Amino acid sequence: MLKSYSSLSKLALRKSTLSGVSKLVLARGYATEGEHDVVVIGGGPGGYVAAIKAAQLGLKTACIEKRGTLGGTCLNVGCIPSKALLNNTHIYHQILHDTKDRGIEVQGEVTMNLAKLQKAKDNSVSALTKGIEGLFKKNKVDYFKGTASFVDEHSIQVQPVDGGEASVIKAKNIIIATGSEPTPFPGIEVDEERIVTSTGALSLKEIPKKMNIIGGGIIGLEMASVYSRLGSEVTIIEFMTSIGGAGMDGEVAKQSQKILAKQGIKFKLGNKVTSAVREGDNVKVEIEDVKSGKAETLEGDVLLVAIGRRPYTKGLNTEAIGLDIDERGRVVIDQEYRTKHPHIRVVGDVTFGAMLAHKAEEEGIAAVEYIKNGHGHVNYGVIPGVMYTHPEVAWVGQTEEQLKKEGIAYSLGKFPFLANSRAKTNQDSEGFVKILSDKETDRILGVHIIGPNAGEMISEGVLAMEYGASSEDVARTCHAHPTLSEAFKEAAMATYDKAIHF
Ligand SMILES: Cc1cc2nc3c(=O)[nH]c(=O)nc-3n(C[C@H](O)[C@H](O)[C@H](O)COP(=O)(O)OP(=O)(O)OC[C@H]3O[C@@H](n4cnc5c(N)ncnc54)[C@H](O)[C@@H]3O)c2cc1C
Ligand SMILES: NC(=O)c1ccc[n+]([C@@H]2O[C@H](COP(=O)([O-])OP(=O)(O)OC[C@H]3O[C@@H](n4cnc5c(N)ncnc54)[C@H](O)[C@@H]3O)[C@@H](O)[C@H]2O)c1
Repeated sequence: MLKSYSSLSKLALRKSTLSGVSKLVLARGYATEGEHDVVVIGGGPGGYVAAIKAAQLGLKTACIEKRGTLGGTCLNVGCIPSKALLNNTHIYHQILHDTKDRGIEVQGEVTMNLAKLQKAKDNSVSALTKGIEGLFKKNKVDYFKGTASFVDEHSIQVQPVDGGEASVIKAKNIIIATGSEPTPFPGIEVDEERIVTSTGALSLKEIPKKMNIIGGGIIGLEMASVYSRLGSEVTIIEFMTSIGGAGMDGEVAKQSQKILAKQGIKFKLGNKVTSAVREGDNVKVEIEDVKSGKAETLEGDVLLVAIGRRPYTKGLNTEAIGLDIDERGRVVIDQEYRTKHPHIRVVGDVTFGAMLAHKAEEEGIAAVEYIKNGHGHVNYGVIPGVMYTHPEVAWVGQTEEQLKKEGIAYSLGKFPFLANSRAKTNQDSEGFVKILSDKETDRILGVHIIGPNAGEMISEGVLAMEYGASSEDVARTCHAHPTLSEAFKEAAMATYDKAIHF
């Protein structure tokens, strides 16, 4: 520890010859001019939140981001643009297919202007990314637009994005939050035009007639929803026999697949892709049934590769300081986010855990609190997951499969939205709330929802679990009528006793 601060002591000596004040400041561990208490590398949800929090705690803070805009994957090419497309295509789809029984008569042709749909998405992205720049100014975070690479354990070189001269920033503490990138599929060449990752899929210039998607995880299913609503014939090719990726409860995955299939999305589960090539405007995909070995060729005008994301550390020059990186590319850390150099911490997609924006944000705050106060808090047992299809799918805690595997006895309560007055009135009643609680103590262990606004409703489950609530605690809590959240209360009633309305 002392050794790693040697450069700081040298600086302290040099400064002390200049002014007694600097010496005093350094001796107390605060920054001198040109040196920051905290330098954050990466301006995504993990990095920008860490930077703002650090500045709020009185630490002299800088954030280095090479994209040219703040917000990382999430705001630029992830959460936000995908939700803009999901929201507006849902409205379009409703206007086309779900107005008659509501007494709404649409006169004339309803068409989609793809360029304007994209513009609306771009406007949201630019408003939000600029908003973070504003928050940096407000909180006095120094923003460096450039690529960061390690010179040594306390010095980071910044190569400005506009091509100017590189500079070196000194830091007492460093937080790496460099995120992730799409996992490539060996042998498939992405051109972001016909063979695309999620980034290309968010900015297609034409609505594909036929779109094939490798991967029935969250990206695959959200993008499938967008384009199937726009009229594309969408087929998902998934290696596993269920959709949703890791973490989704088996019953929920099955039910949401049924709902998505009813919306027109086709599924080739238990199939592996053996090759894919672009031939002009056509993309040929060869697939093979994992069990039977039966081969098939799918054709389409766009192929989306969405088989997961991998940590991103390119150009960071971690070798210069010997950071440990595991076989999956994750920077190795301890429970306080520290690397082998205790003043260098890592948060978000580039290290362990779920690749989610809110998980990265929680870690960003905790890492800074460790620096400033010596303690921080993230409860990894209650990080929610949400899939923003319609209806939404949301979950927190353990699935039935996990509980069975761990031999934990549980009670199960379920309540369908079909029996919820608000959902029925809204003519939007697919899905259910399912609560799992400990058989003996009734403490809630997991919540799994398919339904309208499930992504908002899951917060009630997260809060309940964070505070160790039982299903009876929730069931005895008054919920406003008529709201969708009454389905949550009734599911809790069904877990420890009986629901009233079903
Ligand atoms: C299509 C899509 C949709 C998604 N939707 C959701 C969602 O709805 N909800 C959700 O929770 N999550 C969603 N995610 C995941 C979410 O985007 C990530 O989990 C989140 O962005 C991770 O945050 P991060 O700060 O760890 O990394 P990132 O957001 O990836 O940010 C890292 C930043 O570091 C910068 N950087 C990297 N190296 C350097 C360097 N050497 N110097 C300077 N800067 C550098 C990068 O340019 C990048 O901007 C989605 C992802 C995708 C792809
Ligand atoms: N709403 C959200 O929170 C949201 C939205 C989008 C992305 N994300 C995050 O981004 C990350 C990446 O998303 P993703 O959908 O790419 O990954 P994912 O891990 O959710 O799903 C990838 C899917 O691809 C399948 N797969 C892997 N290799 C395959 C192969 N060779 N052939 C066929 N199928 C294969 C996997 O079985 C899995 O079902 C995830 O961590 C996710 O949490 C979150």
